[in-house]
Amino acid sequence: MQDLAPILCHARVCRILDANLDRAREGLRVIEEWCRLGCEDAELTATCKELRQTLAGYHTPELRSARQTDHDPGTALTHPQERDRQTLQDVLTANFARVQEALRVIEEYAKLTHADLSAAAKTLRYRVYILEQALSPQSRQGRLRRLHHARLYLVTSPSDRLLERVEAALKGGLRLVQYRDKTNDDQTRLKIAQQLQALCQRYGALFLVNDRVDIAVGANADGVHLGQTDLPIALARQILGGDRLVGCSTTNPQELERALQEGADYVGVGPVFATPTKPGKAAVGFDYLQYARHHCSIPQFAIGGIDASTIGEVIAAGATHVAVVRAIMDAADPQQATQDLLQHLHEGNQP
Ligand SMILES: Cc1ncc(COP(=O)(O)OP(=O)(O)O)c(N)n1
Ligand SMILES: Cc1ncsc1CCOP(=O)(O)O
Ligand SMILES: [Mg+2]
Repeated sequence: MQDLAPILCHARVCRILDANLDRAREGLRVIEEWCRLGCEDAELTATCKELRQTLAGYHTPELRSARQTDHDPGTALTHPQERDRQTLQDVLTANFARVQEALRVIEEYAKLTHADLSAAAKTLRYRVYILEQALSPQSRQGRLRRLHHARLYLVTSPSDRLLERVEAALKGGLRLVQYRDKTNDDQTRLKIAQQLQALCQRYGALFLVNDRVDIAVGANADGVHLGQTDLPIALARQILGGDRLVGCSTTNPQELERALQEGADYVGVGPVFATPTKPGKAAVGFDYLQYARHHCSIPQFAIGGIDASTIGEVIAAGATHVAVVRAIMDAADPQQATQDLLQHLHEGNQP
């Protein structure tokens, strides 16, 4: 058992720790690039960076000097799965697995020689699980993140070319769609909702259903948008499951307060301007828009009469997120209209 002589063991454990610190940091770097340049999410990017830097702090000269790449029989071994990355999700999944495995190895071996590193690896491993959840598009956190980033919200109106128009908007960069249909029968609604869900999924866009929790469930939607006389938010959440989104329309501070207390994930704020899409509904104007801006931290979508000619003043009044019906559904070129609205929102929300 000469191999297990304490002095040799120490050097070999250091070598294992060195290799796995590298592995974990490399995997985190791959994930960080996606957070930064793919998702443009400053918070997740900062988390990856901090995790990497924490690991770097433990990667001491003692561990680095244990490296013996020349004698590592593993460098020549590659697994076919390492080359087989079909989707972006494959890349992320593989790298999360890599980081988590490496941290587990560190946790186990460092118990023998570097107890503080072992404890840190355990904590970091849990933080990496949380990061993975946040990045998973179907998790609650993932959906909330996508909602926050989707500054433009298309609320559909009936159209013979509904799917075509929505697809054009998705091509223009839209990432949030609500199916609003007050006229069709339920079987037709369900069929359309399922088609829209599949379409949105292809473009990585969130898909919500207006008013109807049952149709949202049947179409596997990302959530539902509720008005003041629809089902309570908590019941909708219970029916849909906790990972789905629930939005709520508000027209005044009292409705906003109740929506926040009941746990809405976002609010609609409007109609900002009177609109033929919702005849007879009085405009709330900019005062309530500004009130909402200062009294709530969940996304607020200004809605009602917003198009390329009015979006500037709505943004100037403080709106960061905007919902439209006619500006896209009735546009001669829905893709271009979407691009123009997004451009306004992008320019208006520069830090
Ligand atoms: C994003 C968004 N905001 C507000 C509404 C309006 O909802 P509601 O008051 O329930 O009216 P209807 O749309 O159901 O006529 C919305 N749909 N979306
Ligand atoms: C559904 C809804 N809720 C408040 S205003 C509105 C309609 C907005 O439609 P448009 O964008 O065509 O003015
Ligand atoms: Mg409604």
